[in-house]
Amino acid sequence: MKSKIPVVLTIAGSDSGGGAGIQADLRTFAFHCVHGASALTCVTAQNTVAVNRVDGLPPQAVVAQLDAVVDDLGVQAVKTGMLLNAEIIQAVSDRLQTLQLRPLVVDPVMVSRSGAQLIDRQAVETLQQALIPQATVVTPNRYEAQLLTGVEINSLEKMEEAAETLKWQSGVQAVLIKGGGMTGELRGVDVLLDDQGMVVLKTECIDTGNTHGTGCTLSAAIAANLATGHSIRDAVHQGKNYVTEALKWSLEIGQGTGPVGHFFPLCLN
Ligand SMILES: Nc1ncnc2c1ncn2[C@@H]1O[C@H](COP(=O)(O)OP(=O)(O)OP(=O)(O)O)[C@@H](O)[C@H]1O
Ligand SMILES: Cc1ncc(CO)c(N)n1
Repeated sequence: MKSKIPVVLTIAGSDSGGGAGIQADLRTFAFHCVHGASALTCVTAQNTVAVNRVDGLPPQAVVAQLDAVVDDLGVQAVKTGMLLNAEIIQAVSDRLQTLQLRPLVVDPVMVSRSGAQLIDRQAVETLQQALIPQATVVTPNRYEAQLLTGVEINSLEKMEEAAETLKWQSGVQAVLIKGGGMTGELRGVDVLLDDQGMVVLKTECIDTGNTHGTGCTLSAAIAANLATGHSIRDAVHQGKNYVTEALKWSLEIGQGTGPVGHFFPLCLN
């Protein structure tokens, strides 16, 4: 039997521990019954405790992977994750612009949920100027939204202000500010601003320390939902519900922050 399913491309880094990055994206795509293709930007030596080393690929190698996938398979949606440096960000942005690959979900991986900056100033500027304006949805976490807008985010109102600022300053179609790094009642509360206005996304807050890969998983799920024809609002709502379920079934592996469980209904024992 032949089957025709959408192809979704992730442009992101490898996480040797398997919890985030390309590995989380491909599992999320598989769960959503779309075919996952990948363009690797860097290789991290990482586990649930730390990132010990990062080796970037030449920008041309990243673009060559993208071209190979687009030329043959065709692509119904794209997501970007860890792009590492200004050169890779510029090369990927130029290619996406030329090919007009849409819908495009940009997870601006810049600051970890604990607040540590992962890429340098020039890379942040390139993301702002070249990539984010092309996005269908951009999905910063609390600290990334702060860095991109200058708004100090410590309340729901500030999340909304940052979403407005980012949408109008970049021209991006929709902004999703993620609240996994918020505290108290706002932990796990996200804010979406699209062309229809602002909406607060609230699911139950899951009491777990195993949250590695939530951001990658959410943006990959949104891209998969867009590829299968959902509206932006629906794709984000369903993506948020998926992450919540995956958090409920997160995995007790490793000594640190374990990963979410992408195939929760299949792995009960
Ligand atoms: N404890 C929790 N309960 C419910 N939802 C959560 C929880 N922690 C994170 N989330 C949700 O997970 C999604 C990812 O948000 P988060 O702020 O963790 O992103 P991130 O910092 O980019 O993730 P990552 O740790 O992968 O870098 C959001 O929808 C957020 O609300
Ligand atoms: C490769 C990679 N991408 C993204 C993240 C953010 O979770 C990570 N820890 N590692």
